[in-house]
Amino acid sequence: MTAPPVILTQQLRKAYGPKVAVRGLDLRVERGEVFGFLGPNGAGKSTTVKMLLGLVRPTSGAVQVLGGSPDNPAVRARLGFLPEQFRFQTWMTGHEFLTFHAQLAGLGRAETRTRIPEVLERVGLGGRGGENLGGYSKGMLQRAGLASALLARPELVFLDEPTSALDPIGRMEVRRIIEDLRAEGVSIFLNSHLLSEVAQVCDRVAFVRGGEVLRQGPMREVMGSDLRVRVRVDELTPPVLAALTEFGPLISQQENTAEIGLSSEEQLPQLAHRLGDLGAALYELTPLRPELEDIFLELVGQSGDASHAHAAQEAAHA
Ligand SMILES: Nc1ncnc2c1ncn2[C@@H]1O[C@H](COP(=O)(O)OP(=O)(O)OP(=O)(O)O)[C@@H](O)[C@H]1O
Repeated sequence: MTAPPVILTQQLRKAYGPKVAVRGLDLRVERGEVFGFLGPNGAGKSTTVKMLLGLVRPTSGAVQVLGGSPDNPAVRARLGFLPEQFRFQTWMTGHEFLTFHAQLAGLGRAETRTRIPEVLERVGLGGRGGENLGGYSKGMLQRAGLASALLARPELVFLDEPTSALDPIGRMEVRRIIEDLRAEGVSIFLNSHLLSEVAQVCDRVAFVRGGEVLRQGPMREVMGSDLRVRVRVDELTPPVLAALTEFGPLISQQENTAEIGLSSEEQLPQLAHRLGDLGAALYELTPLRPELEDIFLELVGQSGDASHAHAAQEAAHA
C-alpha cells in the first residue's frame, strides 16, 4: 500500500473580503519529499501555509495534513514551522528560548534536556545556547528558529525562506540539514525566493501566482526535457555542421562553437561518436539546462502586467 500524502488540498480558496488570496489550489505532497512552493510577492504563499498549519480558516475547499485536519491539535503536534519573520524574545538565552518552545510542544523534561543540545548542534549553534538571543547575529537567529522548528521531531516541516539571513556557507549547511531530514523520512514544504537553492534541494515544485498554481511537478519535468548543448570543436567544417543539424536544430554558431537543441540526453554519446567518426577534435560538449529562474520569470511574467513582472524580478533576485 502506498503511504498517504502528507499534504492534500482540493480547490482550496481564501478570500479576505473582496480580495482573493488563494483561488482553487490543488496541492499534493508525498511523504519524505522536499516540496518547493514558489511565487512572486503576493502570490498567496503565506496564506496557503497558514491554512495548512490551521492558522487561517479556508473560505472553501478541503485541506488534509498528515492525513487529518490541521485544526486537530494531535496533527499540529507533528508539524514544525519556521516563519519568515520570527519574533524572538531577545532577553532569553538560546537555551531558554528552546526550553520555552519545548514546553509549548509538550516535550517532557528529560527529553527537553537531551533534545536541546542535539538541535543546537544540528543547526550549527553547538555551545552557543548560553548566550542571549539579543547578541545573536541575524544568521544565528535564523538557525535558532530552525532549531525550534525541529525540536519536537516533526514529520512535516514548513520552512518559510529558511536561508534569507544566511551567508553561502550557512545556506549550504541548511541545505544539508534539509537533505538529512529527507533521508530520515521527514517531509519539507519550502518557501524560498532563492531559486538556485530550490533547484538543488527540491524533489518537486509548484509555481503560484495570483493564488493559482501555474505549474506543478517533479523538478526534472518542470525544468523541461529539451536540452541545449554547446559543442566546441577544432573547426566547424561544413560536414561537421551538417552532422550537428542531423541531431537537432542549430541555435547559434560562433567561430568553432555551436549550440544545438537535442531531444534527449541519450543523443549526447551518439553525437560524440559521430563527430569522432568525422575526424573532428571535440573540446567541449556541454548540456545547458534552463535556469529555474528563467522558467519562473517566464511563467510569472506571462500576464504582461508590469507589477507582476516587477514582482517576479524582485522575487527571482531577492
Ligand atoms: N489578512 C489579510 N487581509 C487582507 N488581505 C490579505 C491578508 N493576508 C494576505 N492578504 C492579501 O492576499 C494576497 C496574498 O498574500 P500572501 O501574503 O499570502 O502572499 P505571499 O505569496 O506570501 O507574498 P510574499 O512573498 O510577499 O510574502 C496579497 O494580495 C495580500 O495583500
